[in-house]
Amino acid sequence: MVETTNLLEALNQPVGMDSSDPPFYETYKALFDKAAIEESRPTKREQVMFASSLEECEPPLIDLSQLDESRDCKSEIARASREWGFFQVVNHGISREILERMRREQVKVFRQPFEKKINEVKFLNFSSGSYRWGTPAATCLKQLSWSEAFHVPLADISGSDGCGSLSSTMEQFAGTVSDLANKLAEILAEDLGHKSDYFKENCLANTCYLRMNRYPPCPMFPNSNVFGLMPHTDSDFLTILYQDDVGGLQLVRDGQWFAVKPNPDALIVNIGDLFQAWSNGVYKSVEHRVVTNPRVERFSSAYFLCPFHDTVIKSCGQPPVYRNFSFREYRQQVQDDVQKLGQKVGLPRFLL
Ligand SMILES: C=C1C[C@]23C[C@@]1(O)CC[C@H]2[C@@]12CC[C@H](O)[C@@](C)(C(=O)O1)[C@H]2[C@@H]3C(=O)O
Ligand SMILES: O=C(O)CCC(=O)C(=O)O
Ligand SMILES: [Fe+2]
Repeated sequence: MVETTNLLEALNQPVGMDSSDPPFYETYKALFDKAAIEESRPTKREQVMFASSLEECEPPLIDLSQLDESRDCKSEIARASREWGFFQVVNHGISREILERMRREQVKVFRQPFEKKINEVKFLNFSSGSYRWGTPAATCLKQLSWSEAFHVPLADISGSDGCGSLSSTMEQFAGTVSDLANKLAEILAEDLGHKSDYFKENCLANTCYLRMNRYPPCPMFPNSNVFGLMPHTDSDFLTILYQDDVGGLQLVRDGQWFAVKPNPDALIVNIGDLFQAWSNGVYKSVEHRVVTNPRVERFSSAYFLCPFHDTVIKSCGQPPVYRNFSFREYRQQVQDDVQKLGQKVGLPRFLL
């Protein structure tokens, strides 16, 4: 029999939401009300721009089984990073078993009641602030991300001695993905004529981050201006993304938004801000976003290849486009901007 309190709670939830969902609507009600008054309904053009019915694209698909023998494969990686800022990899060496285990553990942790997730970070020994949802500093609806995430510094889980199946699965997943990330970064450095061990020396397993994303269905506002994850670039060297088959990721190409067609066999790789700065603008950190789905929840996990906080990012071309900055300084600037403006400014802050 259903307990009366649970039933009452269920009746108070907006349609389509369950007790594991963060209270988006209640928390951001002022933004929804403001949008209703100021912006009224999104125009037809805006609906097309935001909706998941955009034209689809397939970033270059690169088969890594030839990586060690083939120069072509390396050139394809460099070309995609210059022209798209995005590519997909198959035969990447991350076993299906690890990917599936990672997804199972991720689903399990997000399925817990919201109140429990707020406290879960303590049980898991993750830094406070690792569990994030919505956009606390959003000033308008367009800055709201209708998603929740565990954004975890890998230093928090390294040597977790298998304490808890989530931590040990994350550690295994990160361990294999980090080899791939470092290999891709070295290939990109080599293509620019740098034969250094820069990434091996500056990006260690525990300087990187793992972000588990969950996008709850957003039934109340179909075709609204609400994103699953607002438009952004990543603040790292490169990102490796493992997504499910729901779709929703979109990227900018030639000034237009395109929906990325999910490929169940591929991982998605995208260039981040640090690589754009390091390569002096050769490799592109491209804006991307996730749109909401009215009915289906979506999961993704992103591995961010990051250096030590003290590592200084120097543009390797002449004349340099960006001033030198440490990763610490970059993160701090992003955080300050998100806090003050509700959104990230990113690399334009560091232009010379
Ligand atoms: C509100 C925000 C948090 C975020 C920067 C942003 O303006 C939009 C996206 C978020 C994101 C996603 C990728 C990375 O995890 C991140 C560090 C980044 O560069 O953009 C986060 C930012 C964050 O969590 O601070
Ligand atoms: O979920 C996705 O497809 C993208 C996630 C993303 O962009 C991020 O975590 O930075
Ligand atoms: Fe991203």
